[in-house]
Amino acid sequence: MMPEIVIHTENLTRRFGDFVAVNNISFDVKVGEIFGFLGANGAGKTTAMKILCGLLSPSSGVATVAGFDVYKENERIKENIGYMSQKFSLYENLTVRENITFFGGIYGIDRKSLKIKSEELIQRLGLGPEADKLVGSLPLGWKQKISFSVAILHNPKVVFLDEPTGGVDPITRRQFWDMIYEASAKGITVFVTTHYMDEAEYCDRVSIMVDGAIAAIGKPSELKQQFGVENMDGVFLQLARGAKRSE
Ligand SMILES: Nc1ncnc2c1ncn2[C@@H]1O[C@H](COP(=O)(O)OP(=O)(O)OP(=O)(O)O)[C@@H](O)[C@H]1O
Repeated sequence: MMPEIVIHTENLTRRFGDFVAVNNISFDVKVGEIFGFLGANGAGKTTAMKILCGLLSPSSGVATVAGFDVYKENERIKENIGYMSQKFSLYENLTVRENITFFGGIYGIDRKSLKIKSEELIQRLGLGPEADKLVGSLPLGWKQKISFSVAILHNPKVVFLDEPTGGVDPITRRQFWDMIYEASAKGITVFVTTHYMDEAEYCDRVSIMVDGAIAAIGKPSELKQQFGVENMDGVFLQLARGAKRSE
């Protein structure tokens, strides 16, 4: 049986005036896959991700997420995804419990299940003693773990993570990735952008965008072999060196 495709794009393009931010990208992501979406600043990752989240229309090409068309069914897409970004995260001036309740409500979880899920999550993360503390008082690594857990509380088909672990050390990143693996094992597809090459190594597959196009795509092991280098840093540097856009 063919593995089920959760994200499908074909010649997906987005222009801003004459400028082509996303240029003819085509790829598929399978159920439960951890897909790394890499590229230098300005490569077009955020633009592509906005399209896949149903927030921005493409100029041309095809894209479906969880079986829904980004042109016509973007509201259905929003119901089936989770989203986490380092930049828009939890409310610092609400407690852990209040944040979980707030975001769970936004994702449409009913009040009764939300109460149960919220307590389960607090226990699972070992946050009992911190549950009624303000999020602002917690270390960054904890905020990221809570933020991720909240983004998948409604059991979405896909979770989009935009540089989820910025600013924390490799050990804390590794712990975060253990949570990603758990989500993926439950069948949640993970679409993640990162600038950290240790994280690129943790992905099942990665694509690397250069100047709006996908310059390489494959398993980390395949890409390292293809470029004749020891690590993903080497792959990334070879491709990024040729980039015209930079910021
Ligand atoms: N609304 C817009 N109007 C005009 N140009 C835009 C718009 N949004 C993005 N761009 C341009 O498209 C290009 C790609 O931007 P995008 O934010 O997608 O890159 P990125 O790979 O996500 O980079 P970063 O990692 O810095 O966020 C950039 O040159 C940017 O200036």
